[in-house]
Amino acid sequence: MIGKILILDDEESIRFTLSRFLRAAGHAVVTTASCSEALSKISGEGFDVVFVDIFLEDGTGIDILREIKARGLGCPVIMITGDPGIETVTEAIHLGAFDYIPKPVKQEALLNAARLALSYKAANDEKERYRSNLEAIFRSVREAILSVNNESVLIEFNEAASEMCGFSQTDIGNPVSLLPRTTDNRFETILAEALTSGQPREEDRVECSAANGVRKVVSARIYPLLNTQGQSTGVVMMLRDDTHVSNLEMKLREYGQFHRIIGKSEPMQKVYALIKTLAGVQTTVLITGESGTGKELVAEALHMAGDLSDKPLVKVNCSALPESLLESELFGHVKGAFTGAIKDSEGRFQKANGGTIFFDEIGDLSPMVQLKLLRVLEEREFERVGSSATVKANVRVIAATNKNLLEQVSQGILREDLYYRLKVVEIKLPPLRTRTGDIPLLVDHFCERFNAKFKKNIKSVSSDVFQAFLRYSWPGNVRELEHTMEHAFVLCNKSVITYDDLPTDFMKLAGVRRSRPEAQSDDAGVVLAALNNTDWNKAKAARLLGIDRVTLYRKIKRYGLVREASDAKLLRQ
Ligand SMILES: Nc1ncnc2c1ncn2[C@@H]1O[C@H](COP(=O)(O)OP(=O)(O)OP(=O)(O)O)[C@@H](O)[C@H]1O
Repeated sequence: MIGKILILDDEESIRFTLSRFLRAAGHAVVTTASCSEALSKISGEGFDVVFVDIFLEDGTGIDILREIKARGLGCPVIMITGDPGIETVTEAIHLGAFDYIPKPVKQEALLNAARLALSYKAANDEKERYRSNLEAIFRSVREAILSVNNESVLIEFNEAASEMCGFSQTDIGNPVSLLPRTTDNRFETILAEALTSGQPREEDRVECSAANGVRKVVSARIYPLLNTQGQSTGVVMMLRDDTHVSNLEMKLREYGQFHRIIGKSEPMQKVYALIKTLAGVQTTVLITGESGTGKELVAEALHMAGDLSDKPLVKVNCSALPESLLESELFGHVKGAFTGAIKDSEGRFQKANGGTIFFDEIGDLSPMVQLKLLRVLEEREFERVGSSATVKANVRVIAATNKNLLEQVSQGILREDLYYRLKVVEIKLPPLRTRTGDIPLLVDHFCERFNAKFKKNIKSVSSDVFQAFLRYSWPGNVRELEHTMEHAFVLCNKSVITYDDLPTDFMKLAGVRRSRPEAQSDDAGVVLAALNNTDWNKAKAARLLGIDRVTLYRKIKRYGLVREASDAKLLRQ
């Protein structure tokens, strides 16, 4: 191994001899007689090894050694001494000299010392490179990284960890459990569990507080640290800041959105709870409710909230397909099964395999298809049209209707056995008129949607339009509100929707005239909306209406307002 070597000695003959020996071995050598020159060369050039005489005319080799260490230079320093007085040598070694060689310097001893110093330097450089690479990675990742030993003592952490958890350098060497910055003791619990089990842990949510006291929600992953014998020496923990995700989730809860369904009223909360319960089970679900109440959205949410969300959701509108086609559309057919069947065809049941099939308007199925569907529900199998081979159906069935199925059973339109099969669990969607508290949210939602669609910047609806919305009975439910808003968006060229923008039909049905002055804020609909919006908290509702609580109680009594119970029920047969 060859290197770049500096020789500092005030005796010219020594400089000459040493450089000759070293150059002969292939090293690049620079010589100097002065301490100050040596220091400027060391700073400017960078040497692999420095040989330095202890006693010099303008200083001592010990001063040079001190300076090299103070500057954090990694080059080994070898002392040359004519008088190997034990104190000086010992001092030099204590200060970090790599070695010393006595005068007269022998060629072999010199080359040996140079070789050892160079290989030490190479190993040290490699280690330093590795450390600085790791440090760069440590610093550059956005995830907070911290490592602790088997006693839960904090060993190291990166900048992101200090921002996220408020750690400072003085925390190093202290047990994590004693650090005041972690405000959720789950942090310590999962750390302790990982240390005991020696197993990695994925994605635990932990709360901690940052240096500025702001609480953060972080997702933690933990991996064991193993030594070369495979024994655990601690763990490394990676933390990702999920505060925004958590805030978003809270916001969604607060604003009452579940998947694509908007609404925070009590009946809708019960619907969400039911969807969550049913999402993980494979049972057939019947969704009932007036037209436009969001049955299709509920079917989507049931699919998306469950384990099958990455599998297909196939929708079938039973009333949109001609009866002659429905059977083959659902179950598929084989080539030649009927005129026009020129090749084998997969039905929607097969397309939905492993996922969900959603039948909208289930009451419109023909008797033949009803029978086949009943078999799928009971035996989980069917035959394609024109084939006798049985196909397995691994599909969850969700059905919806806005008709009274029991009435259809009594009229002989729907098979009774199919009705009971479908109705294992029913989700009843409440009509919009029973949850007027959701109207403000829906109005905001449609404003956002139609602003994007029509590239407008409409803020909301005027207060008299809003009050008309609250009073109206919405026979077409959310769909009708959606269409009314869309119509208004098309016409409106102001920042707020007024009566002039609403469809004439709505105006007639709602019983309002275009030049109508602002409605009084104390009418039954407004009071009811204020109550629903505040979860029937009378103090809050009174504040919202700008009236005192006694007046509010009087109005509740006068209008006969009562809090609606949910229509959503879980009916198990
Ligand atoms: N709670 C809701 N939040 C947001 N949009 C809704 C909601 N309910 C219904 N909608 C919207 O209203 C329209 C009708 O919804 P959907 O088709 O789900 O109703 P439906 O009950 O299945 O109606 P139908 O019985 O007529 O088939 C859709 O555009 C849907 O996006």
